Amino acid sequence: MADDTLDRLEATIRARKDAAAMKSYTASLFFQGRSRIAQKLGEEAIETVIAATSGDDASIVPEAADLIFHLLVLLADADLGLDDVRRELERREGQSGHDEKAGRPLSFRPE
Ligand SMILES: N=c1c2ncn([C@@H]3O[C@H](COP(=O)(O)OP(=O)(O)OP(=O)(O)O)[C@@H](O)[C@H]3O)c2ncn1[C@@H]1O[C@H](COP(=O)(O)O)[C@@H](O)[C@H]1O
Repeated sequence: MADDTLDRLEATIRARKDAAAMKSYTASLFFQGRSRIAQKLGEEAIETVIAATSGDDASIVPEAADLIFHLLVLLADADLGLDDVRRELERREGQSGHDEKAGRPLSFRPE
């Protein structure tokens, strides 16, 4: 744990769950609750989409950082984290993303 930027950010976000909301944006998000966190995640996703289609590829990076930050807040609010996502991605590793039989992209969701 805490061996790269994302792990350190996740640790900071988790620590903010118990912090006073006044001085911390992250703590204020936890205080406002799941709906507000999900709303912010949606806004950042839309801002990333806008950046992706704006013709200015450099603007994608700061929007992607905002998006990932808010995704980590959502995961932490649900007592989940990067390790849970890593496990899910590892489960998918080596599988084709295409369903030959159905002739369409595969759903990786467990049955
Ligand atoms: N990585 C981030 C990070 N990325 C984005 N943001 C905040 O996410 C918000 C993005 O929302 P918007 O772009 O909509 O800006 P806004 O209009 O100010 O937001 P709202 O008023 O709509 O809530 C901004 O307030 C950014 O400051 C972040 N806030 C914090 N972090 C990290 O979290 C750590 C802890 O931060 P605090 O919780 O503030 O101590 C920081 O040291 C950083 O490492």
